[in-house]
Amino acid sequence: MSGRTPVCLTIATSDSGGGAGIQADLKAFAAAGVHGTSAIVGLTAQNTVAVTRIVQIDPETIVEQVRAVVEDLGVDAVKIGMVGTSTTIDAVARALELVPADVPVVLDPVMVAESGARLLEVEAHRALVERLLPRTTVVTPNLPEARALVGGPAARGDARGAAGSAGDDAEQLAAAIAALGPANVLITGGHRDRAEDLLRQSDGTLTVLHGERHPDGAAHGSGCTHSSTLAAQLALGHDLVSAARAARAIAGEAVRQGLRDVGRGAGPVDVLGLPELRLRSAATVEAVAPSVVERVGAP
Ligand SMILES: Nc1ncnc2c1ncn2[C@@H]1O[C@H](COP(=O)(O)OP(=O)(O)O)[C@@H](O)[C@H]1O
Ligand SMILES: Cc1ncc(COP(=O)(O)O)c(N)n1
Repeated sequence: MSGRTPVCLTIATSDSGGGAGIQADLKAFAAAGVHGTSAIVGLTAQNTVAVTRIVQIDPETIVEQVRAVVEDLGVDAVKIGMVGTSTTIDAVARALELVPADVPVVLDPVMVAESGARLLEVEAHRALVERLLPRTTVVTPNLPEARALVGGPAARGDARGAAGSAGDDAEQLAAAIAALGPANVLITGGHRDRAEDLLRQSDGTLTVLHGERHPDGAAHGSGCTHSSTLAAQLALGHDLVSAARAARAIAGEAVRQGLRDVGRGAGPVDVLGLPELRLRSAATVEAVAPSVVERVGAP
């Protein structure tokens, strides 16, 4: 890794509740030690129980945000999250042409929120597959999203679906998704019995990423945190298997220490360890306060 601070770009949608989307992505970037930048493609009025409004940003503003970041700060990895509609997907595909071809792109094909709301219009599935998957280094669907990518949204009424059984079809799904164009496929395990992620690399190698399941944690934003951490690890120069292992471990930990006391529904993940941070920042304030007071009081 060079001495320059790595820069990650999230192309995604705002979650007013701060648990998922852009807000989760920037927290995950900060936790990984990279500089986070964003191209906001939409806004949700959302909390831990519901999504009550979704607004898309106009296509030219989406492209301009990416241009502004690429032309000045440079980008070492891109994460794409909730894109919502085919018009937005077209703009994102155009914006990606501004990103150098060797920069890794992690695509989290967000379809349904933890609260159950649909976040990708049904008619946009095809655009996502045709316009974004071919430029994707790693696509990170959960199990229901993996099924929807292959079978189309009509294959399951509920794209979130039930937890997979012990004998779920993750390996076959990963192979079928690979045939749609992404270099690598990582099926995340939050909806599988054992919370194991499955990575299928471009040469067909399969790697299972083990981790404990935390049934009592808080998981709103776990997929966003996972894919942003993966992008950050790639930006830091780690190989794909190490990056995927780190993303599994960090997303799992963010669920374990998730904020069950925030909101009435599925609480937000906590990738920063806020209670611990609060203790440390109190100590820091104590330590720096006298000098700050002196400086303020100096002539
Ligand atoms: N209850 C949990 N315990 C431990 N890890 C989890 C849990 N839920 C999700 N994860 C991890 O968080 C990441 C995102 O998982 P997943 O729930 O599949 O995505 P999404 O939020 O998109 O539905 C994965 O690495 C997954 O293994
Ligand atoms: C803006 C936005 N992006 C992504 C998600 C998915 O996250 P989750 O599945 O954890 O609710 C979300 N709910 N909102």
